[in-house]
Amino acid sequence: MTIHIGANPGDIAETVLLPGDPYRAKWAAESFLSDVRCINQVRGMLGFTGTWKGNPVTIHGSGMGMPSLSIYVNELIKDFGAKTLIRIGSCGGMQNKVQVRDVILAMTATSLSTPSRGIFKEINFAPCADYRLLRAAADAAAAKGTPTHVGGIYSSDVFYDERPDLNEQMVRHGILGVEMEAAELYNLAARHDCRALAVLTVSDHLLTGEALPSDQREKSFGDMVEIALEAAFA
Ligand SMILES: O=P(O)(O)O[C@H]1O[C@H](CO)[C@@H](O)[C@H]1O
Ligand SMILES: O=c1cc[nH]c(=O)[nH]1
Repeated sequence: MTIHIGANPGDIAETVLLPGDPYRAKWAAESFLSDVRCINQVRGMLGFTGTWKGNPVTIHGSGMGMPSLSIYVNELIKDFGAKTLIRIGSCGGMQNKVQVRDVILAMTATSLSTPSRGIFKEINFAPCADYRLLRAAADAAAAKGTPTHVGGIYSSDVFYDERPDLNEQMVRHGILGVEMEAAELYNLAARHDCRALAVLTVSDHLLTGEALPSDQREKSFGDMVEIALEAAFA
């Protein structure tokens, strides 16, 4: 057990899917895994372990924002031996070609800052996805016929952004969407020799103002869960 994860040794699989929303973790585990058991409830941050096609998988909430994700990913890697970590998140679309409900595979994650800024100091580290996971996820998405975009995303520290000029620069440089966790997930995976990927579903659109309701963000993004599972075990 750790301070934030009340699981026993062996309760957590080497492959962990990480939605920000703990209730998306519950829905995804109950919808896509077999033999599911709840392995964490500390602070309401739910985690579940089960199997997918015979392979052990944990689906654990990360909370919103990079400081929260950093706590869970540090403990999952250092205390529970997680090796493959795939974020299954929602994001805001930033390009006209990206539609609500499309999937984005985050090849890189730009940020203004991350919790790793203190150790990188003057280094502008380039957080990127694991290539094998990324390629397998793109193949899985193509096989399913899910409209999917592969490219750079923006990991922001704020949901309610008061700097429209930042978004303008992201759009201008081809960034596909905005979310709040992937850059630090990629930093931590690089530091600890793990594999990471962010598979995102577009829940909002910054250019059109479209926005899906919270129940759909919790319970309807099944394609990204299946793409993440296919990629993890390809
Ligand atoms: O839906 P999740 O996975 O939480 O991801 C996105 O949604 C939250 C904001 O509503 C942030 O965590 C952002 O990254
Ligand atoms: O961070 C996020 C997540 C979903 N939608 C957004 O616009 N931003």
